[in-house]
Amino acid sequence: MSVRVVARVRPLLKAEAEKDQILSIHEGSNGKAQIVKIPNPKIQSEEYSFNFAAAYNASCSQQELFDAEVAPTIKHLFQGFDVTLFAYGVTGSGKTHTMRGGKSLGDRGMIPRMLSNIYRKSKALEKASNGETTIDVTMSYYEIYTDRVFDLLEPLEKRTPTGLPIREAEGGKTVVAGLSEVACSNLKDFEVLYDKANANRSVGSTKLNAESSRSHAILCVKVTISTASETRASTISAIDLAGSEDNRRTGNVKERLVESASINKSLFVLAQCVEAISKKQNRIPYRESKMTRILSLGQNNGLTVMILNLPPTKAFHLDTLSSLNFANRTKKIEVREIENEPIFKGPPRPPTAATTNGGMARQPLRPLNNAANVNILANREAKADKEKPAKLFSVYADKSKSTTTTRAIPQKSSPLKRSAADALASSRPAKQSRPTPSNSSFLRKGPPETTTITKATLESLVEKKVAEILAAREANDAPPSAVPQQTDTEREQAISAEVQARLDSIEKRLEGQEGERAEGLSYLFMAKQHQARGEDGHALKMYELAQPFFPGNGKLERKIEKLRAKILSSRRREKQTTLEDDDAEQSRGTGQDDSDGPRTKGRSRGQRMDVDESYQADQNEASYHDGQEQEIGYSDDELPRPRKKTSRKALNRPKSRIAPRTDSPDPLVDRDGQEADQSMPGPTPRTQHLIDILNSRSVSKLKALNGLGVKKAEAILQHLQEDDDMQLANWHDVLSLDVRGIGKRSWEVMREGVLV
Ligand SMILES: Nc1ncnc2c1ncn2[C@@H]1O[C@H](COP(=O)(O)OP(=O)(O)OP(=O)(O)O)[C@@H](O)[C@H]1O
Repeated sequence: MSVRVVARVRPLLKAEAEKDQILSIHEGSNGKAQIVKIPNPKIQSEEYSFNFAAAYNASCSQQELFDAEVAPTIKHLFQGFDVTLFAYGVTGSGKTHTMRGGKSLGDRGMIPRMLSNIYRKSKALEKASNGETTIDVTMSYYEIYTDRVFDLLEPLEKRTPTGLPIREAEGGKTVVAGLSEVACSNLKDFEVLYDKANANRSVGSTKLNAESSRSHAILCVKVTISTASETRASTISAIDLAGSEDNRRTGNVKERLVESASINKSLFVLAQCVEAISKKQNRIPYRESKMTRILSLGQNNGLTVMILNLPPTKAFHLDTLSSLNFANRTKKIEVREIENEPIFKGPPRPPTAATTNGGMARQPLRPLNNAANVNILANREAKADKEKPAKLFSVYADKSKSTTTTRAIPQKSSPLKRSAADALASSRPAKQSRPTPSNSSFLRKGPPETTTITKATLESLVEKKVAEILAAREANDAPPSAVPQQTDTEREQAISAEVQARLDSIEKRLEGQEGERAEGLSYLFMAKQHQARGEDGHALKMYELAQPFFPGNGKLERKIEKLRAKILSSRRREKQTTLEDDDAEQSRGTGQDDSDGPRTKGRSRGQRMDVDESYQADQNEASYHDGQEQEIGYSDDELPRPRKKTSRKALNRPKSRIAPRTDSPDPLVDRDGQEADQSMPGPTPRTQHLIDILNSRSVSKLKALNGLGVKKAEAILQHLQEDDDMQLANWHDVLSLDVRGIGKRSWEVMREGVLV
């Protein structure tokens, strides 16, 4: 089934006026509120309509929303399905209000209501079973802040600069390694824990939201139902995404801008994933952001509900249109409704795909066209052509053809499963049973008569196994069902170790490719951000850094050329203006009228920045804002500052002398009070020395830097070691290093202390 997308319009805030409202909710053909209408920003008389599973207007209470959208999913959670519930929308649209809500009873959001419902259901079930069934509830809660994962249940001091790693686990699920999981047996305990954890969440104030979430917060509640014969666990994940931000309006600077870049990047990747899935593209860029890896939209099994939060006023017109477009694509994503397999107590069951592959669980790289029917299709194909098994995936190098056959075996009846009557009564389509794996492992398929394993055999075994694992992942199926003869255990173990080593290396290689592309994309993203702020020099640098990751990309080459030409002509104009200023200066010296001198300079720079052609040229590229980029021109505080009006005193100084700066600790570097720019000559000796130390990655040299304690030195080192090949070239590169707790001032202090 597809992702259920529902829209919720928030009420007007105090500072918002009724006359500025632009959204309206309308009934669909079934008589239910489903349609959101919004005027065309260019032609007000025209309206766009977006149809969703449901649409809620500003008067919708938390209780109404919960009853309609969340309560039904909890029923499925208890039937063994995983559930993902997430709030999406621009900053200030009401995501946190929807998910967490306020403190009063009526204001409580979906999360506390969800827990309250889970505990109530658990108690009722336990009671009805006369103690035969026990239900445990555990939770984990973490945030993704600047693309790093932090445990919200741990105190802030325990955080490491790089955060927790994420891994792919059994069943293709993405998990956070080392995350704490806390048992929580009643609502009261939960509320204490949840409030405490929320105090750890990164929140900050922007012009658009006084309490803006600076991270994506993910709460996972695991419900484990145990009877005498089996145990089944399923998880509901409630995700409060950070909102996309238009930094022309947030007033963000410094740290907020870094956060914002990371938020926007992850949402941009999410939009790219959704676009790729909806266009049925081969490659879905999940891995390019931690948030998309964790959310795994379209890859996760179970039920997914997205609440699209919408601010009602025209101040958010383009953002809202962009969110509506995004949601419109999201609703087309198919997710597999597969219930989690119970763990049977008693005699051991045959191993599953996940247990036979040494824990290696790679996510499938291509979404299914119609995931719900995948097993049926696979069976049909397998029947029609026994030689040609169903291939349900596509990876970089699937040379060998898998001999996997898929077989859907009816599940054992279980007291934990819903009855057929339940399934019929459900508003959702009947579940798809997870096929039970056969009792064979592929290792046993090797020719029994061969005792020595050649390299070629090993290669082919590895390839076959990779193909099988991926097929199993994709179709949620098990390895081959043919039962080969027993082979020698020692030989199996030997192969197993070697095979596993090869698998690991293949996995690493694939990860490497993804990682590189991600790095390239992040340069592109930063380039766009610089360009949007009119910082063409930095933008060019970032595009150039991105270029090696996209060899032969004509569009990128043209963009770089265009930007170079623009900067060149800009410099020429500047030079021209300087000459004119010099003339004016000379005139002043000779008593001529000087009134236009410095002002002309300031104006000409301002005009240049307002019209950023290359930024306009970007509009056709996939963007999380869809069309928001149509608007150009940025608030003055985001534009590079126009040159300070030069004082008469300074003008009279001999030209060769560099005026001492009052606003920078290092007069050698930031010669005109601005951040080092591309137009500047190479780094100064001090900057170069600092760069050399950083490039050396020597911990002792780093520790010796001015103002740097052991912890910070290690944080820098860790950051640098993430990309061992990266060599910093200039001051801008140093400032671009995203090391927690180290801002521009810290770098300047380090530079000041360098002895040359
Ligand atoms: N349904 C609602 N009823 C009443 N107030 C609401 C509602 N939705 C949002 N608000 C109010 O709107 C403001 C912004 O909401 P909220 O902080 O939830 O936005 P957000 O989308 O989470 O923003 P960000 O992405 O910046 O964290 C808050 O003051 C919140 O109380």
